[in-house]
Amino acid sequence: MVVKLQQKLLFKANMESLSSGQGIQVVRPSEEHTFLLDEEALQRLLLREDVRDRPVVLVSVAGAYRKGKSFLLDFFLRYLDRTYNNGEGGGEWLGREDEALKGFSWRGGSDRHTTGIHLWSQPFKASLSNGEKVVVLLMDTQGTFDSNSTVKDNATVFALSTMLSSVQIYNLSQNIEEDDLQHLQLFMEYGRVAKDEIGGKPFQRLQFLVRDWSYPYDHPYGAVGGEQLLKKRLTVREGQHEELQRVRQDIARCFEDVTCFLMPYPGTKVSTDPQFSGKLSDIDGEFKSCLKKLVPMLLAPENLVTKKIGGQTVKARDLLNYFKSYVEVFNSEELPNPMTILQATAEANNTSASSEARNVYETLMEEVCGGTKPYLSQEVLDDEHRKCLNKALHAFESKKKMGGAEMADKFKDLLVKDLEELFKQLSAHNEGKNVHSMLSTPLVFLALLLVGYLLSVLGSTFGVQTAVALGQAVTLGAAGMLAVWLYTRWTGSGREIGMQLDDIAIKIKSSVNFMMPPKPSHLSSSYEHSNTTSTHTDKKER
Ligand SMILES: Nc1nc2c(ncn2[C@@H]2O[C@H](COP(=O)(O)OP(=O)(O)OP(=O)(O)O)[C@@H](O)[C@H]2O)c(=O)[nH]1
Ligand SMILES: [Mg+2]
Repeated sequence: MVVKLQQKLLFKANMESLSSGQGIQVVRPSEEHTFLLDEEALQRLLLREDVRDRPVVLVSVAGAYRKGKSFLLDFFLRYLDRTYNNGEGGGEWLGREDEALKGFSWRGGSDRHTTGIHLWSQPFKASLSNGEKVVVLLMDTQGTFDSNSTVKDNATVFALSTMLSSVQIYNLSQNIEEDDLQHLQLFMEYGRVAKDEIGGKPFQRLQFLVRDWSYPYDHPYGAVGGEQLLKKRLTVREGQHEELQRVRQDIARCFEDVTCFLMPYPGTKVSTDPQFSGKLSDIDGEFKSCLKKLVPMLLAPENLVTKKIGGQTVKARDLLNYFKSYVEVFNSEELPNPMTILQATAEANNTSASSEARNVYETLMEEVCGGTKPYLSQEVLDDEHRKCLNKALHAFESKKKMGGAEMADKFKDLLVKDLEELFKQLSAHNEGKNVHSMLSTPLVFLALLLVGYLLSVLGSTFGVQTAVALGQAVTLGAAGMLAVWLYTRWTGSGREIGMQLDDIAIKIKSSVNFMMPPKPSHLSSSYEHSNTTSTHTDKKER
């Protein structure tokens, strides 16, 4: 009794935590039939500190519009939330009988609903059976073949979601038909090119999902019947048209794993009742029992499939680069040819290697001269920079990259430029911590104040009124400038005035240096050796 109550409470908590997430439209179709990427939203999701370095498991659902894709994903959300947010696998994840189905927005009716590409705003942190920590993301896509979309729109959404996901669920209605296979054509061509250029299978898992399967007497519901149907549909037969043969061969060659699952009809309430809210009590039992089998087959820890591109695991932060490159390439041409897509993939791959190397550099330099670290002499800093730069370049070079040596060299040059630029900023920041340079201006004004005071004392001792007046003027002037300088530094306002006062102090100092007799050379060199900090400051001021 108590356990049941606890489970009920837990499930309520699950639903509440689920309702705090939402589908974010990361790719939006425009009126001109191009696609806009919401980079900021993607960054918020993929660059989160707790997920950005985790390999990605991206499960996408794609296919024709109005076929229950978003609806299905909301059951995936229930499973993920139950399994990974609350550490409670199995059992009751399907939910309460009277609970409305929430998550990715879905609805009845004949007009299309989802547009563009949506990702669930909460990443699910999971561990694979081998202990590897990954992040699971869910992707909902615009249905194809609605009356508002062009052929290019459909192909773009389909290709984007297939190339970015590690598991593509191809949601079909009633059967696997010949044109369903033909729609795989565009990225199959890309897959073929990628396979030839890079080797290995370019995509991971393709899951055919046949909804409203009405011939269980031919092939039973579930994975076994699905396997039988798939075998039938994907067999290459003699006498088949060459194009039909080719797409079948390509599917087998390009995906590491191709499976199929047959789902029963969910009942008239689900398919025809406009008041249907997704309550389990309104869904046929057979459909629910198939859901209980299908969802863990895709999302249980032992079945998660991580995303790989060019043979390398894609981390959340890398995925951002692939999103950017792919959306750009699909916007740039009528329908990009496979070589162009491959080029974009290679560029995103090199960009990821560069940002990883930049990360190495930033982390190492943070240890050396980060915000809380004390001032370092420029020589030591230069030396550390060289060491960290070498380590970063090593990190870049040791990553297997696509696109050949020429592209890698281009990205390496850009990386070096970027890190040199970053080093300039770090140097300036380090210089700001130098007490000597920080105190230089007030010391000059204090010295001036003292000189003025001495002058007025001497003037009054010897009765020279001009000297008294001059001394007092200098004292007052220096005190005023010192007070204003302190005010600007203390409050952070009037920065321009503060900088002008710094300039005046430098000018006073250099004119005093100019009037001083030069130091004997042996003295100055021993001074330089004994105090590198001052050497640098002097050098700069000169
Ligand atoms: N016949 C049938 N209807 C379903 C099934 N699953 C969900 N539905 C219903 O299909 C309708 C559309 O569901 P959505 O999830 O919005 O469909 P979608 O594929 O995301 O549609 P778009 O966003 O327009 O592409 C809803 O009324 C659901 O109740 C199913 O397996 N079979
Ligand atoms: Mg939808």
